Amino acid sequence: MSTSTVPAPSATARDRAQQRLAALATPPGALGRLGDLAVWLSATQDSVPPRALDNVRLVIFAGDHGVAQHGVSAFPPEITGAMVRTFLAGRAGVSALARTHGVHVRVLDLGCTDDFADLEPGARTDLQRHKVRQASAPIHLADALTDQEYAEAWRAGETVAREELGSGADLLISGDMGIGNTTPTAALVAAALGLPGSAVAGRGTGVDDTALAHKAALVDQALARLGDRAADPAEVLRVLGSADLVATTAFLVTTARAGVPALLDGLIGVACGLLADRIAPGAAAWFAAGHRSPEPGQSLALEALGLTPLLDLGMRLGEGSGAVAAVPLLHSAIALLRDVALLEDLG
Ligand SMILES: Cc1cc2ncn([C@H]3O[C@H](COP(=O)(O)O)[C@@H](O)[C@H]3O)c2cc1C
Ligand SMILES: O=C(O)c1cccnc1
Repeated sequence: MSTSTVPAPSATARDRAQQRLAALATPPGALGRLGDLAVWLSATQDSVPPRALDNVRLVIFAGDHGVAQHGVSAFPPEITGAMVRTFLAGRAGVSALARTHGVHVRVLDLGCTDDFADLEPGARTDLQRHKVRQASAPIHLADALTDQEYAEAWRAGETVAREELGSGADLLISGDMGIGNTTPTAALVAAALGLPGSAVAGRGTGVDDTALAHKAALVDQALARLGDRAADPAEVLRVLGSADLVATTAFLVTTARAGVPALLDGLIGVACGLLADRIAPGAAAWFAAGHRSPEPGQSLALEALGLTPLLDLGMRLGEGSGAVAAVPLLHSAIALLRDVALLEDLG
């Protein structure tokens, strides 16, 4: 695992895009954040105007979380495997959005408890190619992963990113599936930002006030176990994360290093984005935020990353859905900077 700084997107292209934006036949600033988005895409592609995005790819990293057995979710862990089958059938929330917006979807089992024995052998092999273990350890009681599992999950995320880049991806999105995953990701944000459980814990799938207080207390217990290991972001990820969250973080670091932009989703994607930027400083310059989730940890992490989300629809699904829903805005931003006349052409 390399921890060196990630090279920044092109400053020259960014400046030229900014100049082109200012010269368009629109009042200054009239395109609002779509203008900023077009400038960011120009910088990431080193191209003014930016090229069309015609190979947007989503990878859903699935896994179970030991902490889900301890009253932190409104749903049972069995839903994780059932939803993986639903992604494979193209019937999940994100499947509908991805189909509508032409986003390629791939789902991978990094740490599901389910063995998917009912799947046809080829499909099962594809799904489990990068499987590290079944369910992470409950983070308030034990380290989520061993050193070896951490290394394996990191390599899996790197490999998957390279595979997606090799398929010609021009924008990548990470999605999540794993009942209980808003607890470890809240803990990751808390550890990275030095906050208590009560500041980061949210309702996830819809827990009541009692379960919310219990969730915050388990995050505090996990943070106490972590102790001064909080100073090392890779250790934070190993102790508080899971195979799917480590792989997601490695995926985001690898795509940033390759100079390909990524669109972050809700709490899970943004928590992994924050860890990615801690492990590989500068990675965040390659990220944009698709949407704001009601999870408090997501907003705190976005602020720390200096990212303003594109959409704010109250979505709290995960799966990459908020990022996929924002993809049309990227197409709009590109079309504007590319196709609008210049003021000087008006005559
Ligand atoms: C049917 C269903 C589909 C989902 N798709 C994503 N999630 C999302 O909700 C879960 C996180 O919330 P918590 O931490 O409260 O369990 C994760 O599985 C996440 O992917 C779902 C959850 C459910 C129930
Ligand atoms: O913020 C998210 O992505 C989220 C919120 C609730 C449940 N699952 C994911």
